[in-house]
Amino acid sequence: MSRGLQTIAPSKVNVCLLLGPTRADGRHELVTVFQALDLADDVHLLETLDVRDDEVVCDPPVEGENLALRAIRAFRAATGWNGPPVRVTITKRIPVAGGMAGGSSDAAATLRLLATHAAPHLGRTGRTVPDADDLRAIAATLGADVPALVEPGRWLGTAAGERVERLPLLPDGRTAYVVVTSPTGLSTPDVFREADRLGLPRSSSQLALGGRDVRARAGDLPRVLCVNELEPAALSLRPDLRDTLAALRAAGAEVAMVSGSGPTCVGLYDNPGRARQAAPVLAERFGAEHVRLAGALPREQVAALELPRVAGA
Ligand SMILES: C[C@@](CO)(OP(=O)(O)O)[C@H](O)COP(=O)(O)OP(=O)(O)OC[C@H]1O[C@@H](n2ccc(N)nc2=O)[C@H](O)[C@@H]1O
Ligand SMILES: Nc1ncnc2c1ncn2[C@@H]1O[C@H](COP(=O)(O)OP(=O)(O)O)[C@@H](O)[C@H]1O
Repeated sequence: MSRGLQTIAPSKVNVCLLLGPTRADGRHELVTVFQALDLADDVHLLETLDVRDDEVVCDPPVEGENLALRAIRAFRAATGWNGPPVRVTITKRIPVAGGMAGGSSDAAATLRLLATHAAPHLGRTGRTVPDADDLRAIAATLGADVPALVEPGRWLGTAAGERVERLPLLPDGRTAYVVVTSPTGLSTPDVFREADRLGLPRSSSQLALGGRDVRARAGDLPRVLCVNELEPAALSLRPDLRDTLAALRAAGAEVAMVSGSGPTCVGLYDNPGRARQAAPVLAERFGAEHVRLAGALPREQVAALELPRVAGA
């Protein structure tokens, strides 16, 4: 009997996020650098005959339909795979609705597992086995953050974040991250709406200008380019996050920023020893359950999550 397949679903931080105008589909253009962190959910996939339909079991459960279930449906529709139902089990460690793309990463991990699981059946029935680019195209239908997490690492995102280019990884241990989560979430659409209300988005030409600078230096982004242009909107909806950012800076972070649409805040530390000292200080203030020490996803794990390259591609 099959024991199934498993993988990790790493979280991300946007170490830079430039905000542009709204597109016709209602989403904003962005230029962003996604950095995968070693703070990750576990995802397991098992073919099962106990149930009639695909199912996702999430511990703890999340509100609404799980994005991983939408990923299974999208995979079946895009590839024509019609194998028996699967059960995906997710053990959550990434804060929910925290701007760390937990749901997006679970969906991307599900696509990775399905590609491996369905490959023999797809091959036998003369269908194309999806490669990483095919999975990213499916991922883009699920959300702006999903394509960058199909092969987690360091990626430049443009368009609404869904057009991605791989960036060179930084040496392991270069930056330590202290992540401070919040007891209550913040809705992504609300933050983008607030950004519009505040008149934050750049024009297309200003975005292109900023984008050129980020692209040229994205491999090893200097600290001055570690900005999140959604941050004023998140702070407007959640003024208390100013205290979190100030506490991270006071605890020695070189950069303190809201992660994506928030409310999670992250401190970037060039000195991992200082980050280790900062974490317990911050835990005293915000509660141990809200403070995590993380690092960039190490090279070895980035490589382990890469999908096999198709020969000749
Ligand atoms: C802000 C970012 C930064 O990486 O992530 P989070 O911080 O939420 O994790 C992303 O752009 C979030 O991407 P994701 O969470 O996948 O958003 P989606 O499901 O695609 O979109 C949810 C809603 O957010 C708004 N949205 C999202 C992305 C974008 N570039 N512009 C937008 O205006 C739209 O209102 C959209 O309907
Ligand atoms: N696998 C999942 N993990 C977390 N949230 C999920 C998942 N599937 C669907 N969701 C829904 O998506 C919302 C945003 O989720 P999440 O990805 O954690 O945050 P963010 O978009 O801020 O990074 C959650 O509030 C939840 O209702």
